[in-house]
Amino acid sequence: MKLLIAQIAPRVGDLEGNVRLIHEALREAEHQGCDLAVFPELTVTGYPPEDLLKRPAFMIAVDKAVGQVIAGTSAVCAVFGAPRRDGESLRNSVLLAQNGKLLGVYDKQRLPNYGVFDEQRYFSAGNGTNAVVEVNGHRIGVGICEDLWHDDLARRQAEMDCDLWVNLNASPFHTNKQLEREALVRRRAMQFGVPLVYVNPVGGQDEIVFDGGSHVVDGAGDLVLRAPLFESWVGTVDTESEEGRIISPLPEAIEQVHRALVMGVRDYVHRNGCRQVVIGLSGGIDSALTAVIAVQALGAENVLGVLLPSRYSSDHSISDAEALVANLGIEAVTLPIASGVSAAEDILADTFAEWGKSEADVTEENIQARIRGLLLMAISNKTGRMLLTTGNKSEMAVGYATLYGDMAGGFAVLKDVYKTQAFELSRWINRSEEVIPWNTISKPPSAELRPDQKDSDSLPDYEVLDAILKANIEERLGVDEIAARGYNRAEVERVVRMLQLAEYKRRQAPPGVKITERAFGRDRRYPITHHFYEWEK
Ligand SMILES: Nc1ncnc2c1ncn2[C@@H]1O[C@H](COP(=O)(O)OP(=O)(O)OC[C@H]2O[C@@H]([n+]3cccc(C(=O)O)c3)[C@H](O)[C@@H]2O)[C@@H](O)[C@H]1O
Ligand SMILES: Nc1ncnc2c1ncn2[C@@H]1O[C@H](COP(=O)(O)OP(=O)(O)OP(=O)(O)O)[C@@H](O)[C@H]1O
Ligand SMILES: NC(=O)CC[C@H](N)C(=O)O
Repeated sequence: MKLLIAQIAPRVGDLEGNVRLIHEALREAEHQGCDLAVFPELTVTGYPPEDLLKRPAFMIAVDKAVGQVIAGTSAVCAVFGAPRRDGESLRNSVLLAQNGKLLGVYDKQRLPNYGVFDEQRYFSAGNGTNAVVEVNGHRIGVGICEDLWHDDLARRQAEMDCDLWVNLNASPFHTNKQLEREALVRRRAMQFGVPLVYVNPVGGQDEIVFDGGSHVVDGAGDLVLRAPLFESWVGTVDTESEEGRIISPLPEAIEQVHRALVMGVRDYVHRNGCRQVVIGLSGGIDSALTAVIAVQALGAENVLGVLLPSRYSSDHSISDAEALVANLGIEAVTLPIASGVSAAEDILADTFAEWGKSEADVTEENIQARIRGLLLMAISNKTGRMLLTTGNKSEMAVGYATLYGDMAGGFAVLKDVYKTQAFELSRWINRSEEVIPWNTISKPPSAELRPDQKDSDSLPDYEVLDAILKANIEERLGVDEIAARGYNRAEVERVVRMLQLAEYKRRQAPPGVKITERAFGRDRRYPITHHFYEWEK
């Protein structure tokens, strides 16, 4: 059997565009003489359409788009995904259509409702009927993404008499997720004893990135095809012949993260109607790394750097930012902020004096961060450039960022990248030539909001901070369990306390690219207001 694998990039809600992508792939499948063309989950709407599914007008438009796909089919059987109204219920379905007619419909049985997924908010589960559809005399078994991950379901699927299984997916990226997918698909293919075709989309959608990596495994569990990761790809595989098979390389973990960040930024900016961005450049590692990713995602001509020196800025912060600007070939402007900071302080001076609160504290530090935020947003408004924020996961975890200051902006590129990983990424980016000035990477991190300030004055070393954070966030370990790993108990308590108390800041933070198994956002939903403390009161 000859199949077309359509690793395409559907856009959520762009029904017309998605139908066009399907038709283009179907034409290619006809040209290649394929029996089947297999698409990703919810091809017609993109994934996840969220509460658009609750709008009657959206579902009317979906039905129309599905009709157009079916009407446009010829001898090639299109195997595509769409939401489907079924009486009072809504189903997450796969439709099989050939020669303008519907051959079969399968409804997803296992609706994921953890992590970033919310499918039980929208869909009712199918009961497994119509899981096998006959196409050109071949029996095709059909599954949808999460269906594949459940052993009990797989045992039933294995009993069905099929020649081939296809699984349509919308499986969001986290680091090395492809290894998990391929191990699973190999196991299932051997269980089913027939080739298994796994098709995943590409593209960034708000905080998630689809990394593609569609693949085919034969009934013996051997990988016979792997499409490239992080790019649209439409190609064929013949289950009876080895001709034209490709096994694209699997990038190492750090490269996967880099490519996910680049794709996440590009698609977020472009799909929200912008082409250009602005970034405050401090000479530090986070703004440098953010700028490099922005340049790789959008092109140097679309990135503006703004240097905003204050009275506490060190000489190297300016020279390191200038070196970065030169290395990247981006446009940059310098706007000293001292007069703006003084103006804000002057306005407040008499009132603070009346209250006996003239002594400078974090208030004045934050005024600097906020004047920067104000100026960067003014540039954003005047030029239509989206402001990228630079805070990393370690800082967002402990609240080491100023509301309406350095948190101001539209998209937080490093929101799911721990500080230690920001260093690793920066060194990897510099592996063959200096892109990020080496001084930026080697100097101790500092917010430079008061004289001689260093991050290590208020935070544990990033190695220790990140290890504690990962244990609490990713592994959900408590204070005692983390301390038992050999960390100072008081330090663990302090970090866990900061993490819990900063929930209010994270809820006001811009979205950013998910690269870990538990990103801040939909993956990790804690109340802001609560009274369960994991530290000594
Ligand atoms: N639960 C809650 N819900 C809503 N609002 C809440 C709140 N709890 C406090 N607040 C409010 O939040 C305010 C405090 O937040 P905020 O104004 O942001 O200020 P705050 O967290 O006090 O200070 C910012 C911290 O971030 C550090 N920083 C700033 C800038 C850059 C960097 C860096 O290197 O990246 C680090 C800075 O050194 C300082 O430690 C309080 O005044 C209070 O009104
Ligand atoms: N002098 C500056 N000029 C321009 N932007 C600045 C300046 N100082 C801070 N910013 C902006 O505010 C962000 C937070 O800066 P800060 O230096 O306080 O923290 P950081 O987390 O160490 O970031 P970085 O590693 O980029 O310095 C910076 O990444 C940058 O976007
Ligand atoms: N859309 C889905 O059903 C995705 C769930 C699945 N476990 C994954 O690969 O992420």
